[in-house]
Amino acid sequence: MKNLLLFLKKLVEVTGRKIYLNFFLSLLISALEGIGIYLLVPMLAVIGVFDMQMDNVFPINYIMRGIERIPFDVNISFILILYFLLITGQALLQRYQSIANTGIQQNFIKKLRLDLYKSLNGAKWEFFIGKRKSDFNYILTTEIARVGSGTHSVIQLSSLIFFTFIQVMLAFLLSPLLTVIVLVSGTALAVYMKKFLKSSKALGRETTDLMNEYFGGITDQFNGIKDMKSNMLEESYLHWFRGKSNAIESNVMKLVRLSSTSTLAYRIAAALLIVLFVYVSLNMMHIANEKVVLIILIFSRLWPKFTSIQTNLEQIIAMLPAVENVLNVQKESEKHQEFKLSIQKNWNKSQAYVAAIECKNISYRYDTRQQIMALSNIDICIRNNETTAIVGKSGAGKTTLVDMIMGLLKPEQGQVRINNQPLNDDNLLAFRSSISYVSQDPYLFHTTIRENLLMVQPEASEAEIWEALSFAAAAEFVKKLPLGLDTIIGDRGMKLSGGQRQRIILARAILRKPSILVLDEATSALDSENEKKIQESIDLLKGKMTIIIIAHRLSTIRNADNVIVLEDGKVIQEGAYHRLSQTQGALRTMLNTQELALNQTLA
Ligand SMILES: Nc1ncnc2c1ncn2[C@@H]1O[C@H](COP(=O)(O)OP(=O)(O)OP(=O)(O)O)[C@@H](O)[C@H]1O
Repeated sequence: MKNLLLFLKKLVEVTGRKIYLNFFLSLLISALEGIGIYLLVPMLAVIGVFDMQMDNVFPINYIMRGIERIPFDVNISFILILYFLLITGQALLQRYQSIANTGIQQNFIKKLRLDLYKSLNGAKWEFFIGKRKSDFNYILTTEIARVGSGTHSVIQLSSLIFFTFIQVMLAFLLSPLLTVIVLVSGTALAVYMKKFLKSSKALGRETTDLMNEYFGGITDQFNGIKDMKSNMLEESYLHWFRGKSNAIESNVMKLVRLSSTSTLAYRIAAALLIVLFVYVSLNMMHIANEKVVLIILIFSRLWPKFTSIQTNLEQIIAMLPAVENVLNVQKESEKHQEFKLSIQKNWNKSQAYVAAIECKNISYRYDTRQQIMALSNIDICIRNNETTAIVGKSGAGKTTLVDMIMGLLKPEQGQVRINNQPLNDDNLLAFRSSISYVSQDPYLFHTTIRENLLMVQPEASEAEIWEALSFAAAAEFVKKLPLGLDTIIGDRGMKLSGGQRQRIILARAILRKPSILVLDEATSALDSENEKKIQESIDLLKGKMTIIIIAHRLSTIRNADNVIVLEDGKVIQEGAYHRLSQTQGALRTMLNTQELALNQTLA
């Protein structure tokens, strides 16, 4: 109920005047339809189907008195023309309304989608850690679409309610007692049908869970398609897929069965009621034939609308879990916004100059309910235009430390300081604008090499692009591609080798002309020839920008001004490479192990 109210509030907020205009149109269309039905009576009377005894029935008495003043041959044509104009007018209004309704629905969904995307887009990295990315795809596509069709049902429902209200009023003018009987029967039926709404809600929740699992599963499968092929997992994937498809089919069938059963119940009740109604009116209450005809006309049109009200209610209730899902994700991501909007618009570029980055007694846990520390009491300083290497075993905390330095993670204890100021909302954007980061798991888009590069620096010239490619030892292989820079590199750069991908990513990082370059295992996929080339390029940058390198291959950090050795989230050694490599300690041990491994491979 709370979610329904939130949803309605948002709908009214977003659509504003348009929704009220829509309500007014619904009222007008319903009134026109009611008058159309009332006009049938004089039409039938003029034709002589029955004698009119409606002198005391408002508004027919007025309509009849007006008609009586017109000579007979004008009478029937006049009524027919009026009837035609009324129905045509109503049809035109209905056409306008159905286009306006779609406009309202689409506008609302667009706003919902945009708001959700914006808040996800602006959420902190920490918000995404541990979350399944396909859940966001699912919410932004399927769940939003479900909310869209639910919005349609809400608009329909409002029209239906207006229609019902007007028609009930018209029937009430003709026979208050019969109308009350029908309304009481209708209410009794609605109470009985409540259980259908409950089942709709449960089935709606089942749809959300099922579709979420389906979406997440197929995303994982297609991301890992190579693993599937090479490990012959086709059959087990197919088994999973078949299971989910069966469950989706059964969920849809249950929903359809439910709504068709409730429609059936309404139809049977309607037939029963009309039979009883005619019997009671004619034999027990002795109501005039023409009145009975009119009331039957009204109720036979009204009853299908009761069915539609029930169907729409079921659809709205079944879509509520989708609304809940969308609103929850939006609320959660809004709580984790990285910057306030004002800051995002007004950050000061002049703060982008970074002289020194310090970590003061930093500690961090990914899961605050657990004792395991990813970083403990880190005290380090990264000096301007120096090359700092961060080394350590897998899981030592290297990436976590770099994420902390870049302000992607916030320390649980301690402080990151930039130019002697705490890293906070005021300077974070300026600081980030000075960084280029090449991650362990870099991302390339399914487009051309040129577009992938220009994404970070749209105004870069052709010469600057080639300069960046040469720096990353990528110019040669790009030139050899038949379409050169305009080659489409496939999903995540799939048409390139791992090493080629890394070189394009490195070129992209350089093209941004950063003052801080962060390389997280950036050359791990390269052969020694290309690694040497890139190493030489990086060496040329030495002293011109601040470089932070995470590397497992220690040969790549030989020229580092400062080496930080991490173990279990703690700094166990720190100093210039030349000093640490020649004294006993963690780095020397790591070097010995790597040299031994290399010698064994060569032997
Ligand atoms: N998203 C996460 N959620 C929970 N724990 C995490 C997460 N990411 C990393 N960790 C944990 O934090 C610790 C440090 O991980 P981190 O990725 O910083 O290590 P690393 O030195 O960069 O490792 P590698 O060289 O293998 O990349 C590890 O114990 C890891 O299991």
